[in-house]
Amino acid sequence: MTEFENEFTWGRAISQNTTDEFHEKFEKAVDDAKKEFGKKYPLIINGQEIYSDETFFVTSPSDSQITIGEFSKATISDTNDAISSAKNAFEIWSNTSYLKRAEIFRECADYFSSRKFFLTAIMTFENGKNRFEAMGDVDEAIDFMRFYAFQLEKNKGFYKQTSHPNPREKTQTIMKPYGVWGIIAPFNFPSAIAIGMTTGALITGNTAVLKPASTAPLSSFYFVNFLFSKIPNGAINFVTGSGSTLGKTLIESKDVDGIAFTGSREVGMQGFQEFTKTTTKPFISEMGGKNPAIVTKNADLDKASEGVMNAAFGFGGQKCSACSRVYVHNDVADQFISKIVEKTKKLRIGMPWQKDVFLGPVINNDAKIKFENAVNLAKQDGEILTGGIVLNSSELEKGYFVEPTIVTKLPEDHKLVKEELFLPFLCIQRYDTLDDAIKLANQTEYGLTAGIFSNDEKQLEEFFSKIQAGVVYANRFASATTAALVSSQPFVGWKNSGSTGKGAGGENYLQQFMRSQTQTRCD
Ligand SMILES: NC(=O)c1ccc[n+]([C@@H]2O[C@H](COP(=O)([O-])OP(=O)(O)OC[C@H]3O[C@@H](n4cnc5c(N)ncnc54)[C@H](O)[C@@H]3O)[C@@H](O)[C@H]2O)c1
Ligand SMILES: N[C@@H](CCC=O)C(=O)O
Repeated sequence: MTEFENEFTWGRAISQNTTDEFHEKFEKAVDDAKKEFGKKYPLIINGQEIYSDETFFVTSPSDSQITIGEFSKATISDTNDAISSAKNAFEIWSNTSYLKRAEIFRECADYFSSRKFFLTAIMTFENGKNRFEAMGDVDEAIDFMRFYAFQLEKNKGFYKQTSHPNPREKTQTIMKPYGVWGIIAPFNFPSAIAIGMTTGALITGNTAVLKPASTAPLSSFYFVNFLFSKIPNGAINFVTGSGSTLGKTLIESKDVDGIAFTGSREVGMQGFQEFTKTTTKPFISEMGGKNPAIVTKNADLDKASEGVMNAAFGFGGQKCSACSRVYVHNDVADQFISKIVEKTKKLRIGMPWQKDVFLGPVINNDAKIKFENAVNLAKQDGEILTGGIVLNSSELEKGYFVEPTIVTKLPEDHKLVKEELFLPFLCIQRYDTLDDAIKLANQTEYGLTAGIFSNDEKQLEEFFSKIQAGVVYANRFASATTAALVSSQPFVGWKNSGSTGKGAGGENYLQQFMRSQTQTRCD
């Protein structure tokens, strides 16, 4: 059995002193990526590439004149064909040995690994991640494929002999796939999350229809394009187009046996309710966050300001794990504020494929408008400490660039403190006792990630014992609340952040795509 190891490309480049090589490979990959732009991409249904007459263009959020690709617009009928194909392929694929399935996904992971700089370069243009964040996304997809292959083998295909006190009863349990899964993916991790969910469904013997986000479908196209000829026709299908049409068709289909959804709370909850209205079929729903960090008076304020800034503004706050609220002890609040504001003002904003750029654009015009509205509300009800501007200099005017923004003095029940914005927008609130801070941190419908900065072990214990979130960190200056690693830090949301309590990239993830059968043979 092949042991699991994280890809961890940038981390290894640092530890092996090969960062120059990393950058050289990336620069070359940008040239290769540019050659791909503007091509036309098909749907993939029943092992066939289908080019629709109706198409839509995906442009870069950094520059609307860069066309990433022209994608086929699937109809409801195409989506139903994809579901039927997946249904027909189920018998043959579910009877393929688990060892073979694991081998195919390892092969796919190796292929991704060999092309990771190209895939990273594509993503910097496609959804606006900087090169480090984009490499992290591609690495995570590779990790998911290898980790799930490892889990499948370690658990012997989820088969287990059990014992019975009556020697005449020979017993065993086996986990079996459900059938057809609809996979509905978000724009912000177009490689990791789309591929992670789809791998979860397929490697366990289910078949799938993948619908990526319309703003970032290319990363997952490369995955399906590699995979579809290696598995039975129809086992994986790829449909692009409107979420409310195709996603809805998947959710409403009687032939879909499970849904893996990652996206907003609004769409996730609606889908969950619709899908489980009259049946007990599984709906795995990973949703949003309003993630807090707590800075105590015992914190190292340099580390705290660095960690909160990275968590709030990495990929423009467009991570479900982004830190959007920070509770700072009154005694150190002024110092903390001055440090984080100073650091934030120095962040380099620009084209995300450029070497020193920290912050690229937000994903689209809707996000830019949402930013403007949030800024207006913040001006009205609080105080903006830095940021608040849409950037439209001549270099940036063709994209959706906004300043990382820090706001304070908002009432605790203000919508900017309560609602997920998914923008580079951080609210700083003050507190007097740690107990109060933890209560405030927990006063949210979400429970995804959280962080604390303190050099007092007792305070850390109190935080870990009381905080209501699935992924929690202490003193993490690389990022207070984001950047979980597959296997080490299974990614799981509590409350309205997730429906299952099981973490992606953890030991309990794959079992959700199967149901257990207990078998007894009597002498
Ligand atoms: N918990 C997690 O692990 C996690 C990870 C990444 C992102 N997210 C969340 O995802 C959101 C951002 O992603 P997004 O903007 O792409 O989310 P979104 O909810 O707008 O879209 C997610 C997917 O649902 C599709 N969709 C839209 N309307 C639909 C409908 N009516 N029926 C079915 N499908 C529909 C979209 O096309 C897309 O593919 C944030 O809320 C973020 O917190 C959560
Ligand atoms: N798993 C990612 C977040 C995914 C959501 O957007 C992290 O840990 O930062």
